[in-house]
Amino acid sequence: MQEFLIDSALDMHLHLRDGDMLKLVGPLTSKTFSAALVMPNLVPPVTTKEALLAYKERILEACKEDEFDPKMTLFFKNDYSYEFLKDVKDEIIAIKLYPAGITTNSETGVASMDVEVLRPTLESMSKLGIPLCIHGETNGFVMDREKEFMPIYESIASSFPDLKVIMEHITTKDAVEMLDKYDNLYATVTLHHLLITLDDVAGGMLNPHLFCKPIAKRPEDRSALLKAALSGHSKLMFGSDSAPHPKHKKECCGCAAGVFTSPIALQVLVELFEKNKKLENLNSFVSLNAQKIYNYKPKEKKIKLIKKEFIVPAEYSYENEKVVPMFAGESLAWSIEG
Ligand SMILES: NC(=O)N[C@@H](CC(=O)O)C(=O)O
Ligand SMILES: [Zn+2]
Ligand SMILES: [Zn+2]
Repeated sequence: MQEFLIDSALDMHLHLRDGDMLKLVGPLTSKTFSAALVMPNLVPPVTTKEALLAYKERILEACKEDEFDPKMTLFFKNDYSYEFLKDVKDEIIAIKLYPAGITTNSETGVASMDVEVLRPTLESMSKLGIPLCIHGETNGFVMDREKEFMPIYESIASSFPDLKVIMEHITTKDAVEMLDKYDNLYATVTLHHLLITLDDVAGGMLNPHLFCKPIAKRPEDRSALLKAALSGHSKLMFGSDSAPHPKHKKECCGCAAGVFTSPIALQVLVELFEKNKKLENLNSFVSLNAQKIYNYKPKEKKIKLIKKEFIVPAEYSYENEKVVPMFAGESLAWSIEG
């Protein structure tokens, strides 16, 4: 295979940030992706209609060279009223729930994951048909945080059978197995979690550019994720979780969590699916599954990938912002035409 067409690629978990960082990374997604689900963990987080619409405008301005549809999300709060959610419903694709303090910019997330505490907002979302995306980690031992969160996914999915619940950036075999237990449970998986284990992060020289939440897990977890993605599992969507942090906040003591993958994601996915002889399932993974789950029809945008070397830039920059992508300085087998 020398070329491959991706039809309306969707990134269902993306951090676009704001200011100069948005101007830097926005076009690196909008060039190739048709649409993306934009995470609300700005500082302060996106919790009002005004903030949401203003942020969307800034994204469209940063990406104005391309046809691109930013699908917006709100940061989950326990005190959103039904009226507020009804009013904002048509402007959002989902609401994102963060347990307080569990990841980057989640300090104002929920203090308790008790279903009874979350019930009022979840009931409104369920009635209004607003999907719920969750960063599912406890504050337990770092390798066990996602596994320990499984009973919480179960209690939300079973208490609200009409609510679509998306387990974001899953990293474990346990989460893959959970997908088939509840009709209303779905997941995103990142590119990096299909490729790396904890060994790549900390098994040799520490690699801060691969440090993210949830941390990459064991080989058997990666195998389970890869198997599900390659099979085109209909409840699993691609969500890059491309999470840019300034270079000086990654290459330092107290490194920020997040892997920046937007500019290399499609090239590496094609290579991965080709290598495993599963190219026929790639369009399901990067577009069709999400279209069905979110009931969303993107504008058509065909991207041609060709088997031609692409040397990944050592860094991308705009004004004073610098960000280092995954595979910086390395050679990839596939590139994007044009
Ligand atoms: N994944 C990460 O390690 N970081 C994300 C937040 C998140 O998705 O949890 C970020 O915003 O930097
Ligand atoms: Zn997260
Ligand atoms: Zn994220």
